[in-house]
Amino acid sequence: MRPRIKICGLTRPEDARDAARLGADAIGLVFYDKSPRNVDIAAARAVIAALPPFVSVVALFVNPARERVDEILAAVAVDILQFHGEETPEFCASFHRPYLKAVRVKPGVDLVEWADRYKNARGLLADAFVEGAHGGTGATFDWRLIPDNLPIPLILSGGLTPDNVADAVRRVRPAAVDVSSGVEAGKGIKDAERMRAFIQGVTDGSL
Ligand SMILES: O=C(O)c1ccccc1N[C@@H]1O[C@H](COP(=O)(O)O)[C@@H](O)[C@H]1O
Repeated sequence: MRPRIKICGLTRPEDARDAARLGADAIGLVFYDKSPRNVDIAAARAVIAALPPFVSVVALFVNPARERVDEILAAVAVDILQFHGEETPEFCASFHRPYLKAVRVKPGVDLVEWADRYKNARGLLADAFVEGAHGGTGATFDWRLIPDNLPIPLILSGGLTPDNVADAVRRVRPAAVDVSSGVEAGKGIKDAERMRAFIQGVTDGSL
C-alpha cells in the first residue's frame, strides 16, 4: 500500500490547492516563529480554506507554551498536532487531539524506546538530527537506524526529495512520508512540479 503523504510548511493557498490536487493526504502548517515557514492565524486559515474536504491539517510546534497550542486549536481547523521539540508525552496528549512526535535520529537514538515512551502518539516521525536545528533542514539520515519492529506507525521525514523518496519507501516501508524542503522553490514556497514528482516517487517506491 502507498504510504500516506504529508507536505509540510505551506504558507500560500495556491500551494495547498496544488498539493491536494496532486494527491497529498495531509498538509502541515508551521507555528514556530524561528522557522522561515512560520504562519500566523490568518495565513493558516487562508491555506485551509483552499483545501478540499478529506485533506488532513497538521499543526507543527516546537516547545510551545500550552496557551499557544490552545489559541491555535481555538482559531484554526487543525486535525493533528506535530511536536518537534522536547515536549513530554503528557504534554503532547493533554490537548486530547491525535498527535505525532518527531524524533531527530542519529546513531545511538533508539526509536523503539521513543515509541514506548510516546505510546499514545498516532505516529513517530523520524527526522534527521542536525545540531542546533529542530527540523525543516533538508538533511537526511541513515535509514538503517530505523528498526522494523516499531510498535506505532512510522512517518519517514528528513531530506526527502523527488529523487530519493522511491528508494526511501522501498527500503523503510513507512506508514507515511513527510516533506518540506525537498518540494520547495524557496523557503515556504512550494513547487508544483516537485510536489508532482515527489508523489509519483512515493507511488513508484510502493509498487
Ligand atoms: O519546516 C520547518 O521550518 C521546521 C521547523 C522546525 C521544526 C520542524 C520543521 N519542519 C519539519 O521538519 C521535517 C523535515 O523537513 P525537510 O523535509 O527535511 O525540510 C518535516 O517533518 C517538516 O515538517
